[in-house]
Amino acid sequence: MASAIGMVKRVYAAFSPSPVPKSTSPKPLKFGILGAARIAPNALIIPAKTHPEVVVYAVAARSLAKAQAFAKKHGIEKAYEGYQALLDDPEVDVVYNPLPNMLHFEWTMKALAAGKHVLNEKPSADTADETREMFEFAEKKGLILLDAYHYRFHPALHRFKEIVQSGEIGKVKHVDVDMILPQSMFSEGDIRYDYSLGGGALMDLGCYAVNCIRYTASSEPTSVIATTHIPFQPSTPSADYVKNVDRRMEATLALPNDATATLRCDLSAPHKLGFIPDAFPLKLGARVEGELGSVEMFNFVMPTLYHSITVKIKGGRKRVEKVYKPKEGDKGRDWWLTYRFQLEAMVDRVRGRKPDGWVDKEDSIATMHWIEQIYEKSGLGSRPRSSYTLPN
Ligand SMILES: NC(=O)C1=CN([C@@H]2O[C@H](COP(=O)(O)OP(=O)(O)OC[C@H]3O[C@@H](n4cnc5c(N)ncnc54)[C@H](OP(=O)(O)O)[C@@H]3O)[C@@H](O)[C@H]2O)C=CC1
Ligand SMILES: O=C1OC[C@@H](O)[C@H](O)[C@H]1O
Repeated sequence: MASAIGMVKRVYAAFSPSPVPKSTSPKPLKFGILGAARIAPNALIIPAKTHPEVVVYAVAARSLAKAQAFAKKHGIEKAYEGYQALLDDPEVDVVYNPLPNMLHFEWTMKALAAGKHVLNEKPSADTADETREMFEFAEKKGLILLDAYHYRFHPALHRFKEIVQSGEIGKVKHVDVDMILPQSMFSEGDIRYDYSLGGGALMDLGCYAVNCIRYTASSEPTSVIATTHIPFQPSTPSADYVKNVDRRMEATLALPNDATATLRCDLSAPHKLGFIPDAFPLKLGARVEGELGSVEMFNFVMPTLYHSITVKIKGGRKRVEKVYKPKEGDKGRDWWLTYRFQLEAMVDRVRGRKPDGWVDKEDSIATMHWIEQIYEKSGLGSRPRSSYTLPN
């Protein structure tokens, strides 16, 4: 009962937080959003309300009317028609890029060229080469670039990894990550099903899984052993329909020291018996099997709402941990969404302070590299790289 009440309180505070006054010195950073994207409220607008050093100042959309409607709804000062207009505004300090995956590269490069720091949505881009280029360009310009693997900033995930690293479950033998969503979450026209926009379950959900496998195992895969996938099948396939978007992807990877990892991601898992969601209860979990036991984290992507970390040691010992509050000395509150932790880290880096966690260049590149390797093995091939090149 107490934990149910705690959950309700946390969820309420997470999505309807009391705004804090903005700092006067230093002046808050002005964020601009490219696209009136659905994720923008949760990923930036709500978290910004409780960050004294952040103001969401501008939004740009392909149509002015859409940008204006979004700005009005969220109390944003400026609305721009076209993304370049926002980048041309000298008052914007940081750009949030939640465009479709295929456009991450082009608009992150343009934002960096305009001298803005960038919080870029996951996955980084369509390819590892593009990811490397973006980070190298950010370095050259002396700007901060962060790919929004928001789950990496939550203390519960840090504890999950700490248990693996402590040796309590012994040497890692296998890592399993599930990112399964029930059918009907996304319409057929969603960007996730559009190959030309960088769609696919592995891109959208599998990027978390690949990232989580590498993070928890503290090692890089050595090869892709096997893959199976189910293509996205539109209800009325066009004459030129190509089965190159994975609705579901499953892949097994080899890890060093004879360990393995399996990821399963699905954008639309069918209901069982026609009405019970296959993804019920949510299949968003990571599990590490070691020589001495196992540790499993339920809901590693949205841990603020609810999560559990279950440790089972061979021979019978079992315990469950929940970690909503950050460690002593680290910043955060139990109701902070992963996005709020992420925003704290982004601002700390921009301000030259040390963040409590980070996802660096090589981490982002390696995640993209293994996504491409899995696509290669599956026969679907990488998503199309952007044709954009920076003008000389
Ligand atoms: N961190 C997280 O938890 C989440 C991250 N994401 C990531 O964020 C990104 C956006 O996802 P989501 O918000 O669900 O997507 P939406 O479809 O809601 O938003 C995408 C935005 O892209 C713009 N856009 C520009 N060109 C196109 C085009 N050709 N077709 C469609 N849209 C276009 C649209 O902007 P305009 O307003 O200008 O028309 C739209 O607002 C993805 O990269 C996704 O992986 C998504 C959900 C959760
Ligand atoms: O966190 C998420 O959950 C739903 C997905 O489709 C989305 O893109 C992802 O980032």
